[in-house]
Amino acid sequence: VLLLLCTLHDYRKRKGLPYPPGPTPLPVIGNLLDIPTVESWVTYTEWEKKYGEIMSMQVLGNFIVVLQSYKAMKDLLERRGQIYSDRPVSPFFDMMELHWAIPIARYAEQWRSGRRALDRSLRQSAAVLYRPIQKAKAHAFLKNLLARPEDFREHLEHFQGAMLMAITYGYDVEERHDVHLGKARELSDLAASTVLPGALLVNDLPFLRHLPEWLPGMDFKSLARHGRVLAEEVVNGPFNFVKEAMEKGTARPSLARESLRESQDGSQMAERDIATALGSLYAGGSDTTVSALSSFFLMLVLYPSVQKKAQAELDAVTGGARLPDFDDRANLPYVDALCKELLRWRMVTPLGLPHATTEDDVYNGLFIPKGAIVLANSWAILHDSSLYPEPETFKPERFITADGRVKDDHLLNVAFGFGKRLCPGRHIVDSTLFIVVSFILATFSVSKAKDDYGYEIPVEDEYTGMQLSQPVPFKCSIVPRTEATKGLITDVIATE
Ligand code: HEM
Repeated sequence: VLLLLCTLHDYRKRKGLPYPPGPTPLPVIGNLLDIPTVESWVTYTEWEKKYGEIMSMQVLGNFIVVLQSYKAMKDLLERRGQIYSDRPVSPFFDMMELHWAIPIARYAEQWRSGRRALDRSLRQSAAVLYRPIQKAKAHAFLKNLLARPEDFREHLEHFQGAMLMAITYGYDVEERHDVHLGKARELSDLAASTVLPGALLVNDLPFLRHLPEWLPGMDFKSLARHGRVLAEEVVNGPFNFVKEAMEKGTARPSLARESLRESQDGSQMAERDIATALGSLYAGGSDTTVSALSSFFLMLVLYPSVQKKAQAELDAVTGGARLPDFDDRANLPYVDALCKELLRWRMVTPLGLPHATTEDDVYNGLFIPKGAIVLANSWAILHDSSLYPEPETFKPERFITADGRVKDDHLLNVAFGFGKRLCPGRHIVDSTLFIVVSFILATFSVSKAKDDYGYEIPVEDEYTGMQLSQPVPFKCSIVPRTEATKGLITDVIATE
């Protein structure tokens, strides 16, 4: 009887309209067993043939919608952005009081004001101001790579963290064990490891948070307390460093300094909102960029001909006598196209970040309930063989026109999400990829590593991750191209 009443109530709520099609749910657990756990975006793309451009699933009380066509993504996430820009609720993040963190914040006033601040600080014209910092940090990265090439992934993480800290707070991190960077890393790891489905029972059974801590299985409560303290340190530590430096008159140009000055000049932004918006940048910008740059190393190993072609283009511009610069970009169409192909080939976030609806909606006669989790399968767009022939092959040429210019492909923006939640860091990403990629190509040669007997160690084109996809760790050989390019790394460069 209860089941019948629920079904009737549900039918009335959606006025008899069907939900988007999808695999048949089982009682109680719904589609839990249908959800793919590896490269789900590939399975969803296959399901498109069966269910069409919009499909749905139900898992433990969550209603999940997967958008498979560019049109549906634009129609819903952009044109109806007013009701498709929320984020799913995470009980554990609630316990950590992370409501201020922009990537996971609900669609409410605090997100709006923080987001306005980030859009202003990270707009294309402002991103240009931080190029000297990007160059200096990329150069320090080359030096680390020269000293310990086998730890390239660790150097990438350090580079990205150091660059974000310098741009955001004008703060130079220590080479090892930096206190602020260490805490930002710890918070990011804690959030990433607890957000995954099944990682914490409290996310699926939220009532658990109200049970006493002495019961078995309640460890998440002390973890949430630790996370809360850590988050405050991540927000306030480097921000207070800037405030003190401003009082002493020693603050370097940074997003924090400029935002604080604007707020002192009468902008409506409260100091706490500035601090929390900026405190969100490491979480949004570190692992994402590191994943894209790790894919670059993988690509260099798998496609030696691309590496050679890009190096030849660079040498023709710099004469091999200096490091490339941002101003060279217009004369480096192949390198430029290579950076675009990097974002397409092995996507960092193939399903973006989940959006959520704040109202019931109807699209093409299908009912989408309030609170639905909405995923945009961007991978399906950028790996559509009718748009990108041989989509699994790395081909920068696909972004070059017949007369040798770089194509402006608006579809590539799907790599950065949609609508009001579109990634605010995309301009910084654009310049970071260009400078790091061209610095590495100019100075190093990357190939398969050899074992003790001189045999090449095979490298698999394999990726891990549910939301953020990154290459499975692999070994490669990274050596300076020549004595002269080694000199370019050890020389001091002018960054201003
Ligand atoms: C290759 C690098 C990157 C990729 C592929 C990427 C991609 C994305 C995607 C797909 C989203 C979700 C958009 C949506 O919900 O529709 C996002 C959000 C976000 N990204 Fe990025 N991102 C990258 C780097 C960065 C960097 C460097 C920063 C900071 C400087 C950054 C800051 C953020 C923030 C704060 C959000 C949350 C926006 C919001 O919820 O309003 N990202 N990014």
